Amino acid sequence: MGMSFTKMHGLGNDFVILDGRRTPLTLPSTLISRLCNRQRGIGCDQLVTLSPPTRAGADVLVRFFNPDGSEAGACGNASRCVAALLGGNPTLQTQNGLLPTSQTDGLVSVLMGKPHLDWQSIPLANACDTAHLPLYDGAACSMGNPHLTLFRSIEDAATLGPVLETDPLFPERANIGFADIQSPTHLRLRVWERGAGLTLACGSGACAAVVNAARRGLVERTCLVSMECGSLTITWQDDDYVLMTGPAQHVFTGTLDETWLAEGQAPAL
Ligand SMILES: N[C@H](CCC[C@H](N)C(=O)O)C(=O)O
Repeated sequence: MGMSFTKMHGLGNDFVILDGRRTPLTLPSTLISRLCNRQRGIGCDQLVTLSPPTRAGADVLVRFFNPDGSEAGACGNASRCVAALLGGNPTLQTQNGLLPTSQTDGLVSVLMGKPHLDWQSIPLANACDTAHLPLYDGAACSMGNPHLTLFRSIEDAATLGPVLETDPLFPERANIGFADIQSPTHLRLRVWERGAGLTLACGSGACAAVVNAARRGLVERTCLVSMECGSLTITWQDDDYVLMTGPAQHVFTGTLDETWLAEGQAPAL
């Protein structure tokens, strides 16, 4: 019996979820890339693994991996999908801390933790004002993963995103968000994601965009973030926690073929 998986998406940002809570998963980065591959694997923007929690108060330990095999400390759309998959109001254990979740009338809310605004925690390669970086006057913060938000046309994401993702200012690379302010309570966003490229939506990117725009006085602390397939409501609360609310969709469950799984093993010597 092959390994089973669940396919879900949040606003078109799609995920393969492997449940390792009963049987531990061993995931070499080559297998991660193969699972994410849209022609030769299942296909997704991020691979998500579930494991038994190791911290009191958590219901599940969740890890996020990009198609290039790199691990992300946060993934907002996937966090909503995991909450919807588990049902109830699970608390997720992630690299950005314990994330409480709740669900009401088809929408999922995740308390995404506090943003990290100081240069060392993003991280940046050197000290600078993270509200006004010397990169197209963007603003940077971390939601458990590094985000640069540029306030310019979302059409620039495909061309400028890949250049900035690997800028030396970001020792761990960065997700590059392009935010077009529509009003004090609404912005449009397109994200070139670290290790994944252009995606239809980015939850942690939406959180970072609202935090970065609000700290510059461009939007209020509750803001609608519109992306290709729909919107998220983001609130940067007065207690500094960021609340994200939006949809999560289960698509299908499946089983990986044993021979496909074996294909990726290191060649026998
Ligand atoms: N799609 C995810 C973000 C993935 C971030 C990943 N690309 C990284 O390396 O940080 C989201 O909804 O927040």
